[in-house]
Amino acid sequence: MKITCAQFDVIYGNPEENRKKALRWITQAAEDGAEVIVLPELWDTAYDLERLGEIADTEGRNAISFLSGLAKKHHVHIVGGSIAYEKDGKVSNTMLVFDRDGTLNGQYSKAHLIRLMNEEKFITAGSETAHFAIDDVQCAGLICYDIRFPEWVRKIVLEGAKIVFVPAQWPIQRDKHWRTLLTARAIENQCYIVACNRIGKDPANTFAGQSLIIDPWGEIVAEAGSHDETLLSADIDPALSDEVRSRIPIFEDRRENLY
Ligand SMILES: O=C(O)CCC(=O)C(=O)O
Repeated sequence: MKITCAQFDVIYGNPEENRKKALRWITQAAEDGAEVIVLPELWDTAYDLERLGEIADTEGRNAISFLSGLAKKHHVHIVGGSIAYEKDGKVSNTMLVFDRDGTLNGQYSKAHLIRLMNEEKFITAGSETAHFAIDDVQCAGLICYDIRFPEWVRKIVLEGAKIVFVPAQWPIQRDKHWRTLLTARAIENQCYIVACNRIGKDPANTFAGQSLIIDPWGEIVAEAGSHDETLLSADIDPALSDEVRSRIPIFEDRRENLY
């Protein structure tokens, strides 16, 4: 399964221009043979939180028609990073996932909002895990700050996820945390982690890039730099998760009664 992360700079508060950027990267990735294409967190609005009332996507209609059309056109799965999704006056930070025929087959709203970036003042948290299948492999989504909550990641893995997608807008000043937490989540859950970060700056932060694809043994199989827009790809074998789980059977050795 060839997975490609589109690591790009996101223009602050400009969904229309960002759709043009996403179009270029998705088209390029599809032409290069990607089967699954992953976008960064809030790739439509960036962290322009104060203007979300104006620029958030009502019921995700713009993103749905845009991403669904591209998934169908190129016959690829799209894990649509996340968008600012408005419904009934509330905005969530929401991942939309599309099948090769353009069907919306997964939706996840970020459960842990980052106080450090005032996210909880403007965004409503989700409370549900979300699973979707990619060619019969069970997958799940997390968004950025969610990776600091190992209980939440363990829950989605216990529910069956073997590939966990993590779109992000992770700042450079905590890039060590980014790499360490993602690697730990892969090792402790014996799953693939596919993490797509943005590069560039907004008025408050410079972002780390360093998108990563990590296998269930904790090996980094592909990594991007911090400064360039790029497509980061790896061919992954979802069966490796079962192999690692049978070699070190942590799910059989867990002592659930203790914790
Ligand atoms: O946890 C962090 O240090 C960064 C998280 C973040 O940037 C986000 O959730 O958007």
